[in-house]
Amino acid sequence: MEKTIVKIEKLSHRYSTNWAIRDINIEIGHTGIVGLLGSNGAGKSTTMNILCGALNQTEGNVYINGIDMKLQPELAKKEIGFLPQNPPLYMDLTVDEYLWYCAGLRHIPKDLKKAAINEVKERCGIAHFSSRLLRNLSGGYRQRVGIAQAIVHRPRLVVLDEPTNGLDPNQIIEVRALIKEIAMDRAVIFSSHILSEIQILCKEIRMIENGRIVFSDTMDAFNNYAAPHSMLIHFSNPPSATELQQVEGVTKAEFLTERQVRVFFSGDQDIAERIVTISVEKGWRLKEINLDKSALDEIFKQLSNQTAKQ
Ligand SMILES: Nc1ncnc2c1ncn2[C@@H]1O[C@H](COP(=O)(O)OP(=O)(O)OP(=O)(O)O)[C@@H](O)[C@H]1O
Repeated sequence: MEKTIVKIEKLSHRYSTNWAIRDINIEIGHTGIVGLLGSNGAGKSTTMNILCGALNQTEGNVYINGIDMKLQPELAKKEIGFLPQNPPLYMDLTVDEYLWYCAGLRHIPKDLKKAAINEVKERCGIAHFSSRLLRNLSGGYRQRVGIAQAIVHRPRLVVLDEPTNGLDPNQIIEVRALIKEIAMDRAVIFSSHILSEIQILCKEIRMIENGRIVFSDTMDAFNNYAAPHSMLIHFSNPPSATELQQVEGVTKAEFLTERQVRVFFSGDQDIAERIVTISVEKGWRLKEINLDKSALDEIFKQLSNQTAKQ
């Protein structure tokens, strides 16, 4: 069996004269959720549409379980379930009618259709809405139907383009739980422009900016990279910058006002505890301490600059 379910090689796509994605390389294993993070217009949908055979690339190759999407698109597509950004839901059909239609499109044999549909309805928690028109379902339930159509033929890979967009907080939690459940026995690619969504769900992350992959690693590695490396501290009886720099892990101390100082550090974040303890011992009278947030925009910018220089 192939070690990877998805292999994308040097993928580039141009809409008329503008390159939407350039030289994208991605490999994905057989189970778990991989997050595709990118700001609006970064190239997520273009990549996903090509990956699922809905758009023909200008350059490069896509292999699904070793099958070349360009040479054997029908065979490759059998392995994929796709929920595009705008799900193809027919509002005048009931849940059952719609899933029958989708099962037909996926060439599920007639005698297996009923069982396959019942199974996905159970799995996606929509069995009690079998006879309801799609137009009368809430956004969260419509999204569940969208996910059900994506897994009805038991694909090894499910691609979900911004599936939690436009849902309310409760619906988001429910759809996330469903995605986690379906990723137990298959690979899921999940795209979002919201970092926290990807952090909650994914074990791996591919970050795309201006059409290029700028970060590709585990979620832990990303969190480490994006972790704050500075904090803002307010003392009533401040020490000198030199005294602060003597605290283990502190690399620099910059006073913003007489009593407010930005402290830069490397390594673990227990440094805040160390400063609190030392401050009590030395009578610095610490009033406030806050870790600086790493702004996602800043991380995107840094990573894009690094990639541009390579
Ligand atoms: N059909 C099209 N014709 C021309 N340009 C397009 C087309 N579709 C996308 N683009 C452009 O390609 C670039 C990548 O768009 P894409 O939709 O892939 O990004 P995205 O990361 O999915 O963004 P969003 O989250 O906003 O959908 C953008 O500059 C976009 O304007």
